[in-house]
Amino acid sequence: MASHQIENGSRSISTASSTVSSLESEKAAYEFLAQTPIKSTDAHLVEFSEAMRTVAKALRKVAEGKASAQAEAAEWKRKYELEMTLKEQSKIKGCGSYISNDLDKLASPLTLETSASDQLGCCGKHGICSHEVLQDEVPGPIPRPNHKMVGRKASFKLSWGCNGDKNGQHKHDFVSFEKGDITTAERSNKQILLKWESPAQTVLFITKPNSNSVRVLCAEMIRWLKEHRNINIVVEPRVSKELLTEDSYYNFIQTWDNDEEIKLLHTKVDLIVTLGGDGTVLWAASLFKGPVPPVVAFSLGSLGFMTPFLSEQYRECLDNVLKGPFSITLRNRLQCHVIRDAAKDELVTEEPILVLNEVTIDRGISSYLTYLECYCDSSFVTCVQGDGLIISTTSGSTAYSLAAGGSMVHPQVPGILFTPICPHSLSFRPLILPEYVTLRVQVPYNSRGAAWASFDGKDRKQLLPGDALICSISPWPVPTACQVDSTNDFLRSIHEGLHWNLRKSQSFDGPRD
Ligand SMILES: NC(=O)c1ccc[n+]([C@@H]2O[C@H](COP(=O)([O-])OP(=O)(O)OC[C@H]3O[C@@H](n4cnc5c(N)ncnc54)[C@H](O)[C@@H]3O)[C@@H](O)[C@H]2O)c1
Ligand SMILES: Nc1ncnc2c1ncn2[C@@H]1O[C@H](COP(=O)(O)OP(=O)(O)OP(=O)(O)O)[C@@H](O)[C@H]1O
Repeated sequence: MASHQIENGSRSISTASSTVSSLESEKAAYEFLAQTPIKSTDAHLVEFSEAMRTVAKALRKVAEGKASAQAEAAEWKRKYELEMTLKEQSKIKGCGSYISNDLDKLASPLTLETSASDQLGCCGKHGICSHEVLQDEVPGPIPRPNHKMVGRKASFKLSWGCNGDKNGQHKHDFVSFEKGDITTAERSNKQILLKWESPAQTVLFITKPNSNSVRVLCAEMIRWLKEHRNINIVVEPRVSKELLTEDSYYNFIQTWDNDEEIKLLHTKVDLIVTLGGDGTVLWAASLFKGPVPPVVAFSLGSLGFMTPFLSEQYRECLDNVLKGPFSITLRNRLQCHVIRDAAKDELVTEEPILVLNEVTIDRGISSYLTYLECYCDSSFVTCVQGDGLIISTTSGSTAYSLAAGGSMVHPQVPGILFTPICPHSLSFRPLILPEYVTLRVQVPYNSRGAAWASFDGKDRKQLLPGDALICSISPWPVPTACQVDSTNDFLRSIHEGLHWNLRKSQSFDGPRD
């Protein structure tokens, strides 16, 4: 086992062509040793084989050193590229939300205001406690017949506490070390409550396609929201067409025409309603490459792990949410960058992809083992030799990662899951790493084939030898409304959805101690 691990380690170093030669020399040294049977009496040959072993070890160390330097360089390069891309594409406004220049043009009739409480209370990190208010120059709701999305974004406040009482302030210092005693002063995660500071006015509907029951319910809910709460409704272009074909009553609904308008959605929408299963929640989240408005997910699928609300109770549920306050789960997302070996000297990289469940790197249609080198920050983690690897959020822990033997983790636990898929090793147990790390998965140059990355089960991308995938927690989580609270909802899902630990109780009668 020990020698096998050493071999893994030696392969892990082949991250660049310059390391290939030292790898080959090391391999040649070991091959030579294997081919040269040594009799214990032949002292000369024993000495020679020892020398060869030392040379092989030294070669491996050199290559490992190079690999870690390259990993570090790649990380710096990535940070630099990110900075450049952000600078080029974005204009930072308020607390972390960004709108590109083009989007600014689209939004030109609007003025951006930051409320006083925002300036005082924003943590400046994740954009979710942003209280930016997009307002028309003339304040107030503006019904627009041309279906373009305009409106006033409702402001809200998040509080961390048990019952939404006043003690629930978000503390940034979790550990106190007064007089040299280290004490955990604040837990990082408490139940989070969302309280509207101004009324929510615009609701975006995201619905599962090709479902009659979803179509009927969507039309009914939209009508109800309009007539009872005078809410502005935004729907996907497909749904807009369907509704307008059905009835001209739905003339008031808004939609979008292009990707640029999708990028603006988060500045207009106060609330997202999803009608479908978990896949619809994933789809809704994928539309938002930055901040995500709170999601109210109605269950119209089979499993519904992230869809706690019953569609039959939509009136009561929407009334409660629109009134607030309500509990939310802040679901972390992973931001994934594909770094192409062929483009490593170019400044512009591929757009980052945000996933709510996981990114999977697997063998695709190849029948060979996937061979992946994994680094956590700049430390070597391991080589995956098997069907692949799942890098999952805690929300995704109950999806593919669970099927591959990973632990189920409460969605508010700050971690990243590292779960192998069918590893060809007896000792490869899944890991959970802290949320602040950056993971790098590299297809080594000496890999027999390519690997394939997929994002929340979609958008397959081929990773050729030399390509890498870099993942870290995104600053933009997905806030999902809870039926009761984060923990109650999670436990109910694993009981009802997965029948977790279901067993008949042992009867009272029988042998005793
Ligand atoms: N072997 C597996 O279990 C396997 C294989 C491929 C993909 N998946 C999962 O499917 C997801 C994509 O979902 P989809 O609905 O678009 O595809 P899909 O229609 O193939 O559904 C996959 C199933 O996974 C469930 N699911 C999705 N996210 C979940 C979560 N966070 N917790 C518990 N269950 C969850 C869904 O309810 C659904 O039953 C991927 O992100 C991946 O996690 C699982
Ligand atoms: N608005 C949408 N536009 C395009 N595709 C969508 C949309 N909503 C959901 N999908 C896709 O439709 C598929 C099925 O969706 P979903 O998982 O919500 O329903 P389901 O399969 O019936 O539910 P369950 O998985 O619980 O059985 C998913 O792959 C998802 O990506």
